[in-house]
Amino acid sequence: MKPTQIADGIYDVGVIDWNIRDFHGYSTYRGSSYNAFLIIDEKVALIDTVKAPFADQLIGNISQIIDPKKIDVVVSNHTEMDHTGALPKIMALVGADKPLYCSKLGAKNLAGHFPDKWNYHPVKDGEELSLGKRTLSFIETRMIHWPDSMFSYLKEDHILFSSDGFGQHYAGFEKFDDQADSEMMLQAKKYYANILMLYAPRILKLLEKVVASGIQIDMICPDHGVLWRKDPGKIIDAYFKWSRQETENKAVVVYDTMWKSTETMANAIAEGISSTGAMVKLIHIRSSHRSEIMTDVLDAAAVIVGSPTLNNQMFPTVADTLTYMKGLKPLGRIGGAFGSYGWSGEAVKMVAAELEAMKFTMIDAGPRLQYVPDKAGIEACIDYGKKIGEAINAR
Ligand SMILES: Cc1cc2nc3c(=O)[nH]c(=O)nc-3n(C[C@H](O)[C@H](O)[C@H](O)COP(=O)(O)O)c2cc1C
Repeated sequence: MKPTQIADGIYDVGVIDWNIRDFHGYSTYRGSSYNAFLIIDEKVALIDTVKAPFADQLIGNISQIIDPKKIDVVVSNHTEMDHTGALPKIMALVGADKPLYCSKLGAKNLAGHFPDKWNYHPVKDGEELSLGKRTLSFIETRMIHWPDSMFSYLKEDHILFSSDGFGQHYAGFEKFDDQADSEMMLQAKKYYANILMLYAPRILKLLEKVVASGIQIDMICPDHGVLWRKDPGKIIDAYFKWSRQETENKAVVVYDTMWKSTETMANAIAEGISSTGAMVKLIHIRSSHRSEIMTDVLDAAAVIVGSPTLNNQMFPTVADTLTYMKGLKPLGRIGGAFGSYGWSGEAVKMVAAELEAMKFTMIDAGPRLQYVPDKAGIEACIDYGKKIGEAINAR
């Protein structure tokens, strides 16, 4: 692949992974990219690498610009292996004695991944590295989203190399926001919902710190997907909104079902919600990936979850969804539980307990109907939906 020149003397030498669909349990829909950046100055710097199987492609891309042996400095913004898998090959090529810049925890975590004795240069927040005409400044972003994460900011060019921040799983030759279609924003939302939502309070603080510092950002270069050069403010504004957990007048009704009784209830609840003017999205869990569900939860004011009772438990896929959701920490949502049962009917209480544990504001004890819902049962579900819609509209 031909490297993309992103500014004078600065290149994206990363690779496209067109066919990845399952990224540690996240469904990527249309692949991803592992971006890595080469800065040609008096010192030549490489920022981040790629997944191990793509190491030779990375080396081939760098070689189109410069002999990789001429790289003087390697920077690792994040230890996760989609960005460091190629480090052993890269360091062997450039020379294991060359400095490897990373955060303090980066040095610790890289040592926990690779046995190689590299020449680690741990940096503090705000520390700078002169490359000659240009200066890299390091910004600690601990727990966004690993303990070792940091950003690197190229001061003279106003370029922020933001690691996984502002990224999207998006494979394409369109490298910039002005070339990619609207899909990019949706993928950025999905990325935030599934990878970053649990760190929303930290991200908000970081965004506020960056804005307060007054640094100029002309381009944001994440390690996945499209680079933001036309309108970096657009993704920064979106991150502010998502980090404040601002929601739309919208509910998601998420359910699973064996014989469609819980599905009938879900439809009636959605009808009730919709009758109040609030938006509603109905999601059958086994027809959707959990990462798609979370993308909808990100801006939903209400999360209503339905499950039949199976062997005295909630349905296993509902437990999967709730476990995943709980870890991602959506805050301040309206919650509701419902479901059909046969004889013991434990599921609805169990679902409600999980939503309560997430500190959702619960709307009553949700409908729990025996076997196939009758007319009165369906009416009760519509009424429940209306209550949810009214609570959404009252926010
Ligand atoms: C394999 C199996 C196990 C079940 N176990 C229970 C149970 O432990 N307690 C209960 O109340 N109902 C149980 N049921 C009954 C279902 O909850 C009931 O049929 C319900 O209406 C199914 O809702 P659905 O159509 O949304 O799947 C079981 C049903 C099946 C098929």
